[in-house]
Amino acid sequence: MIELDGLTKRYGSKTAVAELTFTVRPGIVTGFLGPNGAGKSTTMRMMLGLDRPTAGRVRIDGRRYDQLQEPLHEVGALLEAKAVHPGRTARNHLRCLAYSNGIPERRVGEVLELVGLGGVADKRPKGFSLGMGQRLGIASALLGDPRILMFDEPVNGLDPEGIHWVRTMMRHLAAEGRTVFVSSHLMSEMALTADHLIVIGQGRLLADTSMNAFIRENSRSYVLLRSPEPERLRDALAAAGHRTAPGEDGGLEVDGAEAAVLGEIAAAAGVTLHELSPRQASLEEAFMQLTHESVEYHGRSQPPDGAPPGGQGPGWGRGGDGDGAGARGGEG
Ligand SMILES: Nc1ncnc2c1ncn2[C@@H]1O[C@H](COP(=O)(O)OP(=O)(O)OP(=O)(O)O)[C@@H](O)[C@H]1O
Repeated sequence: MIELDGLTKRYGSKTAVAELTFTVRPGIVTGFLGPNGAGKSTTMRMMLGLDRPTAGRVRIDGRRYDQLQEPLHEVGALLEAKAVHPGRTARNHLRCLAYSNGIPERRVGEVLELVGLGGVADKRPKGFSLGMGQRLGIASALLGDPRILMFDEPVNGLDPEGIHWVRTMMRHLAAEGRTVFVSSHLMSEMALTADHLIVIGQGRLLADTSMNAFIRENSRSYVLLRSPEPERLRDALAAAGHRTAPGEDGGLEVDGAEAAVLGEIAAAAGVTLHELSPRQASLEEAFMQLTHESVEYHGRSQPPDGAPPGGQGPGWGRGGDGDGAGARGGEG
């Protein structure tokens, strides 16, 4: 279990992490979500004793990281930009880590097989693909067979097969009863991996909730209608008390009504429908809605109060991760 209590980090006048209090429990995957620059990496670095909090504290099974007797046996972590000695083979890299942490050498072979790097164990990581590098990082985290695992953006830049592998690995580790804490800026990815969500924006806690509750509370249901006579349709719906909003490709969206009811209103008014479909707003949209106010400022025409107009603040996209969230969020 990991417990944060009022955890705060300030860099000069900039507050990167503000009074975060939450608990990460064993046996489930806890997703740590926030737009770029929200403070996820800073929080994780403080959890691992790599950064000193300005205020507040982190306890790992009741102790500070620096009080852990055998840290690698208790907490395994994959942070971004993992340093690997370029001249050492994957096996030797892990051997050095094992040796300096009192881990038996046979464990090196085990974790190499576990992450699927058995076949390239005697190659140097500088020739590794991004996915192979991530696997090596995960192998390092697993070396001490720790009960607690933290992964910072583990699927960043991976191909679909790599993403699937990481996701399966996280779920497997949690099913073994471990505490698994994984950061991401992609809601769509977390929806498939996490049981519980911690959402932050500008360093502040925005949500601490189960994945199911988040989906229930944040996703918007609506009905999309399309007609060759949109004005008549809008009037008929308005007469029946339903407000419409412009939808995709000239369609109309109606919130809070059954598709069947809307279809009957159209039929009674003699309006032809080309489409009548119940829709669910994507989780990415729900996530963006939740964090919208917290993104420092947006690259769109209406910045929140006090923000410089038209600024390109810390947005969503890292680019190239292929899920489209970046493009939607970054360009508004
Ligand atoms: N060493 C530092 N000095 C000054 N500001 C920093 C430092 N490290 C982080 N920050 C700032 O703190 C904020 C949080 O950064 P952090 O890297 O923790 O966010 P993040 O959620 O991990 O974002 P990303 O997904 O882009 O990595 C950012 O505004 C960042 O610019």
